[in-house]
Amino acid sequence: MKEFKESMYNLIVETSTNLPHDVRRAIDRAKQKENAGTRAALSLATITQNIGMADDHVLPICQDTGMLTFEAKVPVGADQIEMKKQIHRAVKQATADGKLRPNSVDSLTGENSGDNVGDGTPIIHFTQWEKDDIEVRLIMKGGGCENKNIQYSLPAEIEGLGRAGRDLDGIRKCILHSVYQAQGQGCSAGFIGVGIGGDRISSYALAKEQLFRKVDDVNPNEDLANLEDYVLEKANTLGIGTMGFGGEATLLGCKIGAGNRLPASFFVSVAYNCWAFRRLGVTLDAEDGSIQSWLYKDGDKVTFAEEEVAAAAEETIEEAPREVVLEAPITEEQIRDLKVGDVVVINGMMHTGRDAIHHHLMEHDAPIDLNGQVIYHCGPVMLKDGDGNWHVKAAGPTTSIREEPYQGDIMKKFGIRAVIGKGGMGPKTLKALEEHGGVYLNAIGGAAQYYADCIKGVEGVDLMEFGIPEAMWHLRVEGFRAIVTMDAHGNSLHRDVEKTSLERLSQYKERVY
Ligand SMILES: O=C(O)C[C@H](O)C(=O)O
Ligand code: SF4
Repeated sequence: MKEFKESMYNLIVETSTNLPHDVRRAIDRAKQKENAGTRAALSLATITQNIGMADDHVLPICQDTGMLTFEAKVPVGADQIEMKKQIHRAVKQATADGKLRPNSVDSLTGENSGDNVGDGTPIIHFTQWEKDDIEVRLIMKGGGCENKNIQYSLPAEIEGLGRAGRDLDGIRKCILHSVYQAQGQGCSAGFIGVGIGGDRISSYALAKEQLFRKVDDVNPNEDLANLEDYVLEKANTLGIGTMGFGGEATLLGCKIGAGNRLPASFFVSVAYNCWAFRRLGVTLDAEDGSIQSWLYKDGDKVTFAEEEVAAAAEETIEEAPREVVLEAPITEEQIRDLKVGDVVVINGMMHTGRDAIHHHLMEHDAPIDLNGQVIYHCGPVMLKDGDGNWHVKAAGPTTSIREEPYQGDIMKKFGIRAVIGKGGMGPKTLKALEEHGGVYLNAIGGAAQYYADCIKGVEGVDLMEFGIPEAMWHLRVEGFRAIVTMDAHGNSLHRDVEKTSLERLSQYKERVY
């Protein structure tokens, strides 16, 4: 097994940086459907450009390299203890090389293990099979989409859809609702795996297992195959669209599995995966652990060209959004001039701040003067060179709604004028933006290479005790583009899309099965 560690390292790097062929084709199909020049088309162009950049530079597609979950099938007699050790070594090396973000955090102390190995991470499952070779599949599912997983216990009353009973029609309602409730927060357009039955745990496990199916396979169960087609078609009429901006592409794949249940329980569990659907697999020689073949690499590979965004922007003939260039410190007047739909191009400084920083700033002073400044909800992948200088390896936005309890207060307390994130924020922040003169800017979730490219320098870091993703990084940027989705006049694109998508969801109230 002398090659096993190297094979696992290659599997990790490839999964983090090179999106599978079936996923690429699904994204490409969605792109064909969006009307040129719309916000949705431009966002998808950013996503596809990012996919190309990650592939070319062998760097993470998204900065959140997720919960690493290895599913290994091994012949009888394979040394699972040794394989686990080698997987841990490969994970540590990939982290040190900037292919993975340190993502393993002690739940009680908040301490980041720094190398992705810790209590319960990575997840490794072994199953024995009768074949002679080894198969290892890996999925890297990010935290933002994981937070949008949902479990229903039937019968239930479903928002917008009414009573859902213990039958196929009740299941249909749960699945449609799961897509609605994710909105853009899990970086739509997404993929869902659904598990019907089991207990609470095995139902979720079955849902996650469905994500290992190929996007273009056909369910052998006819009822479930029909339901998959139905959900895929109807979910794409909800108008949630890329990043929840509205548009045609909301769901890219739906895979449903069923297992037996207890008479008293009826669970429907949904595992939501963002467009950055990173899962690959390899078959290995059981003697030396070398790679024999790759899974999910068959069929056409759509390679997205690097100049996607510029080309898509040129197609914007009508209703081109207004572009406003801003550089901190930003005045209240500049902010009050902005409206939902404007594109802001930021030059100069911005400062990262996510969960730990927001919590911290409620009770403490800021490490720097934040008056007129821009906060970026981002936990980047960073690497230090031999001279002690930090470099950004991936830096897309994180889900902003988690900061909802703090954001408004913190903007007022420190005079912050703009926050950048993804997925939008709620009524408390919207009110604060209006009172204080602030703006919420939406960047494209998962586009970690696209934004890393705009970062021209790392001018320092504070609060490193929170770990790399949670520290406050001071970044100098050039041409960082984001869309105003919540302004200082009480407007919120997120609120509007949520309302219209709920109305559209309600069309599917009547029994179908
Ligand atoms: O942790 C992150 O960087 C992002 C996260 O996956 C999210 O979608 O919010
Ligand atoms: S930021 Fe978006 S693309 Fe990245 S892991 Fe989170 S949900 Fe997925």
